[in-house]
Amino acid sequence: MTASDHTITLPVVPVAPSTEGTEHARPGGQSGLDARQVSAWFGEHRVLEDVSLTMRAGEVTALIGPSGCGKSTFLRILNRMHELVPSASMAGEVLLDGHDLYDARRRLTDARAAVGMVFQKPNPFPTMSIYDNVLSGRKLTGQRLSRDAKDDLVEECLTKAGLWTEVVHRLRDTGGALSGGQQQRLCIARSLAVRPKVLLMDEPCSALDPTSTNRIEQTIRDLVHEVTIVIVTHNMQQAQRVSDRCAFFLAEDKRPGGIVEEGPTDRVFGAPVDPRTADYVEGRFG
Ligand SMILES: Nc1ncnc2c1ncn2[C@@H]1O[C@H](COP(=O)(O)OP(=O)(O)OP(=O)(O)O)[C@@H](O)[C@H]1O
Repeated sequence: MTASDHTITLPVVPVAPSTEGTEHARPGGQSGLDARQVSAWFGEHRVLEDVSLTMRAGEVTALIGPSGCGKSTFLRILNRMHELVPSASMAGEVLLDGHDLYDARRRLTDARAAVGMVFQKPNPFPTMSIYDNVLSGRKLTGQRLSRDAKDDLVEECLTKAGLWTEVVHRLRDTGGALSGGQQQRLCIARSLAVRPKVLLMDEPCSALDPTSTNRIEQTIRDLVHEVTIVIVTHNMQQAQRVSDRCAFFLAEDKRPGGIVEEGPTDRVFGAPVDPRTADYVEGRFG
């Protein structure tokens, strides 16, 4: 199969109600993601091969592995950002509560709203107020809210992101006036305002100091009670602190990346099955 076999075209029509399986959805409303045989290309360069991973509802799944093994590419496939790169293509399925995110009947904006993303570098709108930053993603959905509803949503999301008490008296200050750690929590609040079912985080603490990192990690553990989280991290201690399950990615000898081992975080770190996992988590390479 070549990359050109997998160019995605996106007719935008409303998704029909479906009675497909919901085996990874929790009764409490949380959602699970299931990647099935996902492969990815940039041009003709295949960077992921047949990656299957279940990211369970109400849990934090950490993606770990050396640089260049395809963790970020896999993460971007989970909310259809991969296809923004002109040369990029993919194969396989990503199921959210049993429904394929790549179903041609599903609107791209709906898929991205259901699966939010927080990036490595905090990226609030620097000249926009803290208040408007929180609401900015929501505006893109085209839904109109009353003033009271906006106030409530801003407070709710900043509270969940662990930032409310620090900014309650400065909501009209700009996003750029916050510290790096506060900006990252503002970005988390902005993602939450769209009410995602899953939150993807691509090394969300790599630009932050230890105190801010600790604060974000607390936020992640608080949030997982209502939104499923998938996090890419190079920090092995962080993976152990925040995640319930862990997937170890590797791209060996210029081969495409894949998952060597996945399972409960305690087991992957405490009793890895594959010697390559043991070497990586014990710091012998990568
Ligand atoms: N926009 C792009 N165009 C071409 N190749 C890319 C692009 N983005 C990533 N790649 C390639 O895809 C492969 C996987 O990259 P990716 O960023 O997903 O790895 P990663 O495991 O997240 O790495 P890191 O830990 O360093 O962020 C690498 O070989 C990389 O060079």
